[in-house]
Amino acid sequence: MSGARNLSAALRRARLPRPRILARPILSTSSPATATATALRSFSASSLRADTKQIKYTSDAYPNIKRDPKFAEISADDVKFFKELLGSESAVIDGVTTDATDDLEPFNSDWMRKYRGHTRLVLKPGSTEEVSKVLKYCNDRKLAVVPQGGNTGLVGGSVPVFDEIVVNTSRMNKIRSFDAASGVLVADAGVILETADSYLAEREHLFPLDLGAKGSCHIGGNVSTNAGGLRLLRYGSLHGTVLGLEAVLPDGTIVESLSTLRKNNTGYDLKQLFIGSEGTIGLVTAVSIICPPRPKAVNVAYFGLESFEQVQQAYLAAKGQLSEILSAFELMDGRSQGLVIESTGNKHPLEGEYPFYCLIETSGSNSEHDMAKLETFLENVMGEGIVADGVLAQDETQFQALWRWREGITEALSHLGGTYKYDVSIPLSELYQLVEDCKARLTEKGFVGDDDSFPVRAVVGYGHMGDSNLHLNVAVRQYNKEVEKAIEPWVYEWIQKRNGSISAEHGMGVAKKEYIGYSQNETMVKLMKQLKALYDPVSIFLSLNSSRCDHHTNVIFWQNGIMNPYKYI
Ligand SMILES: O=C(O)CC[C@@H](O)C(=O)O
Ligand SMILES: [Zn+2]
Repeated sequence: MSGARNLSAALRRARLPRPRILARPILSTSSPATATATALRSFSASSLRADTKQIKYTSDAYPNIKRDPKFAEISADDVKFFKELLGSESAVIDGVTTDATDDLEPFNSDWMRKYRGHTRLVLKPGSTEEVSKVLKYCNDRKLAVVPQGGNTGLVGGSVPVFDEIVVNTSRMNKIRSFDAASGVLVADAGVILETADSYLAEREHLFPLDLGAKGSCHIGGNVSTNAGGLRLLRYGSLHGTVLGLEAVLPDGTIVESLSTLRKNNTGYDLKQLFIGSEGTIGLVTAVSIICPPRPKAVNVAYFGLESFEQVQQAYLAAKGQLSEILSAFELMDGRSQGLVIESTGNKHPLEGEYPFYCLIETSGSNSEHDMAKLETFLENVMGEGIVADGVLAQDETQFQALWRWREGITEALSHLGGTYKYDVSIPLSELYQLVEDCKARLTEKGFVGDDDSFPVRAVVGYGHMGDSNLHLNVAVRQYNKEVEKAIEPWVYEWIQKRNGSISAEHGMGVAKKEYIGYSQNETMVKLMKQLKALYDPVSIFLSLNSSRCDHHTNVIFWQNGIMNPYKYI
């Protein structure tokens, strides 16, 4: 097969299987050169929430998670203070919400309907100074706080677990400045990722982060959780692209470090501590971030493979042949794509069925040139028997459609009931072995089977191949403690044995914070605790080192988009 490389292009084309170029829709006038992939790229958190609006919670419908006695209870005086601080009576709805269970529900529960607190107070400060006054007051009064952005997190990190005050950043949503020469954007924490990217698109730049929840998530939340997303492979981690930030410490101190410089070696780089610390040491109120020029040409290919070994070979080939234009290399297993078919009813782009699929995106400056490179790459890997079948998008519509096969998985899974999510980093060669081993374990324990009597509905693997980041998802009819016990801590031990990380890009949240020892040694955890104590001595934010609740008892039942609070386990 490798001899194929020596054949002339014409001969090679005649002999080898060819990737299918998707037919151009007759009415389409757009060109791949202008594909920017924005409008359809967000999972519909709001629509899922709308389904659950009808559900009324009663205080006895949930286990009563105890507030740590060191925290005070919110008093009428506290509410009065916040109302006076954040606005007149007419502005109160935006500034402070004090009752109306329905209004508070989206702030109390997470996107997965897995974690839920019962706050009665959501504060939406409109400026950094207001955040400072709110936090100082809470710290003095010993009122626990949960910083919250778009609340699209998947580890229960942005919702209360008892009745902590939610400090939400949605009213801090201004773009402060953009400098085209340096490419530096300075924006409030509450700017929605997609809004920031659209603003930059008008200025021929790109936000260096893209992820499925871009239509709802806030850039402050992205930075706080060090979100990775779909193009980290190309644009790098936020630890590299964030040049500065502004944050507020629990005592109200404003940490003003909004540098726009690429080079700044003046002592400790303290902003890095806030990136990925999930709001445990301070609340990020603004960020400055370096944004690359928007690529003039974006192309995408989607293909099927027979084995994970071939996925690795295809990845190596893509790195070699597409190197500088490769902007995403995503992996999806067969089951994940079956679920997208079930949930959308869409026709799959390939004729055959394969155990693995990959999506490759290129971002360059010349669409025809990039397309030719992508086509040649596909011809090569198909010729070498690495890839079984593949397609290339011909316009924006097809570009979006192919991406939906990757981005639709999270939502497709959510329709099955509950999902146990494991967002992990594993050495590439063993990436998919975790899914196989997990499936085998759950089958052996009698949790997986052919009919509805089995609790597990799907064990699925997908993720960011180019970042060695796997998303192992176990979908269950309803959250089930026995299934959870079969997976955890086994899954974390499995990862530890391979020197992987138990959290690649979603963070620790409530879901994983007790398991940090599987990825960080004692010294590191000790240092983290010392830093936590220094920045947040009262510990008004989620603590890294003490359990705020037994989250297993805070689990609720959610099926077919409807949450049933009476069936929690
Ligand atoms: O739902 C998940 O497990 C992953 C979500 C997100 O990180 C993705 O890559 O699509
Ligand atoms: Zn991901």
